[in-house]
Formats: sequence, C-alpha cells, structure tokens
Amino acid sequence: MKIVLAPDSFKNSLTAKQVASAMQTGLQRVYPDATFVKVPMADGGEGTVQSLVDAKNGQILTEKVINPLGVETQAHYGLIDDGSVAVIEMAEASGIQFINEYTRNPYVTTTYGTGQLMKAAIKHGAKTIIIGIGGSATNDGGAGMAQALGAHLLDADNNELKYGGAVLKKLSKIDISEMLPELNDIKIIVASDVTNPLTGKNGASHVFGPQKGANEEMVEFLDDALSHYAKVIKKDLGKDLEQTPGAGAAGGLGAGLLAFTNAKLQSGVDIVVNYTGLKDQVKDADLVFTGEGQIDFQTKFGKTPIGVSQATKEVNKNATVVAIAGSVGDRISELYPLGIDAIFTCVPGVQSLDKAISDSGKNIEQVCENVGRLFKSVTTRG
Ligand SMILES: O=C(O)[C@H](O)CO
Repeated sequence: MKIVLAPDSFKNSLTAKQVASAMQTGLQRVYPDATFVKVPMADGGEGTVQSLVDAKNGQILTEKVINPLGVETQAHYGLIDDGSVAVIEMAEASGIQFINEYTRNPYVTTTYGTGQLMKAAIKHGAKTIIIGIGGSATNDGGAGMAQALGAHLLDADNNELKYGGAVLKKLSKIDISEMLPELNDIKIIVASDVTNPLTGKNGASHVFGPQKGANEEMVEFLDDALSHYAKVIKKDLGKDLEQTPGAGAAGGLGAGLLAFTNAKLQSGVDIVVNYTGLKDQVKDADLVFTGEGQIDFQTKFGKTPIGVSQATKEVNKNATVVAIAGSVGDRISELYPLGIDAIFTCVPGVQSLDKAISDSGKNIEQVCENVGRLFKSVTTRG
C-alpha cells in the first residue's frame, strides 16, 4: 500500500508539510504498514518557497531589501537543488501586506525589493529562478524590479525615474547596458496568479489597482502610464507585451519580467509538480491525498488540488485522489471530471474561524483516518 500526501498549505494555519504530516498521522491509524510519501505542494502563490524548500530539503535565506514603500525590511527566498535553483515570492518583498489604508498608493509603490531578492539569489549562484508573482502592493509594471537589476529608466532630460506607477508616464528611454550581466544566463520561470493583460479594462490597473488604493482617476492615470511604458519597451527593447496574458499580474511585474529578462510564464502548480517530481511518486500509489484551505469551483483554475489530481491521473488511472479542505465552497462537482475522486471538509461542525484554524491539524488527522477506514472497508470486502 502506497499513499502519497501532496497538499498545499492551509492559509494562516499550517504549512503544506504540516498538513501532510497531519494526514499521515490520521491514515497511519488505519494503515500502520503503508509506505507514506510526503510531497508538500504549492501553486506559485503564498507558501511556494516553503513548500519547495520542504519538498527538496533546501534552505531559506534572508535578505535586506526595500518594501513597496521604500522602507527597509527583511525578505526570505529559498534555494533548492544545491543552490542552483532559487525560489522567490514577489510578495515577500513587494506584497500588499506592507501597506494599509493610510499608506497604500500605487502611484509610488515599487517592486524594487523584488529585484533586490533576484539579485541576491543570482549573486548566491542560482542559475534558475522560480518566481511566484501576485499579491502585490504595486502597479509599476516591474519598473522597480528592473532598476534594482541595473536598468536605467530615463525621462526626457536623462534623469532616472523615481519609484512607482505614476512616473512611468515620464519614461522616455530605457537603457539596459548596465543590467546585471549574469541575467543573460539565468533561466527565469514565472508562476503568475492571473492571466490579465497589462492594460485596458482587464489590465493590471483597472482590475487590481483599486485593492492597492487607486481611485477611479488614479486607475485611468496608471493604465495610461502602463500603456506608455509598454510603448517605450516596444521601442527600446523590441518586445510587444501590452496584451500578453499574464503581463498584468502583480501590477504589471509580469510584463517587466518578460521585458527585462528572458522569463517565461508558466502555470505555478505545473512548475511545482515538475520540481518536486510528483509524477514519479504517484505513478505506483494506491491513494493520493491533496488539499487546500478553501476548495470550490475556482480550484479548477490552476490551484494545487487540480494540479495534483491531473498529474496523478496522467500517470496512474488506478489511484484514488482525495482532497481535504478547511472550507468547501460552491460547484465542487466541476472538479470531479478533473481527476479528484472525492472532496471532504475537515471541520467537524459549526465553529468559529479561529477554532477551525487552531484545530486544523487534529481535524485533518481525523478526517483522513475516516476516509482511510472507508477506503479499507471497501477495498478489503472483495
Ligand atoms: O498582485 C496583484 O496585482 C494580483 O494578485 C494579481 O496578480
């Protein structure tokens, strides 16, 4: 009997590794002799660094960077595969958690700190960077990130642009001659949380600007500024990115990475499936457990449980895939054709969110034990 445990983290509660351990504890009460393999998962969003570091026995490093408001902070990134691969979450340096209702202002917030994290990883010897983008406080098209890596963004008087999304309107020329030379040889894989274009009604400013503090007038201004930025990128770097899917992720950092580096955008969960070697583990598994704090129809848009179920069914049609969630939302029936055989919530009854979060480890153990009992009784009855 082989059981693979491949959950995402449960937000604000347990890391993916802790969820996998709780699953194992519950299932072991039913299957004491089974072989258990834990593969902590993520989808490019929050928890990706921790999951990949846990899955690959990597290390977490800390770097002094500036946050979106230009204030010094400590940010973490991961190194795996003997330091050759760095894993970065842009939100660690430039995320929305750094701003509040008084300080949020996408005219000035910058992704400079994200560029500093990338630079640190490169200086540490990384040859590949996996970067999860989303959850940002910024709308600067990744301009700050490019500046941290040595790009000069100049106005008509050859002055360096300051930080933020608003000044992009003054951009006249991009000079990449002093960008970090190592960048040419670094593979950059971008896991973006959305597929929005850079500009327009579905673009970064219109869709995500308001949550970062942009009112209607600011949204229009920022959208124009990003459109202008895209035109200068096209003129000076020869890349036409304005409508590229994913270019609008993280306030246009998607576009910035595509413009200033040789980055490729990919599905976050596919990247993690790849790097953890999940398919090798599930190909001879009898049972595969996955899960996430919340599961609903949106899970099908590239969230971990679907990535795990699809990867499993691709190599092993006979495995049963079970998903465990803290909360189960609408239209989960849309997930069954995508390879998840059954979905269970681990919450035992009506209770406060705080209680559900604080008890999540023991709740996951219990539901996994029950699912294991059912599976055993059905499969041994003959
Ligand atoms: O950071 C943002 O703007 C959103 O998460 C979309 O990427």
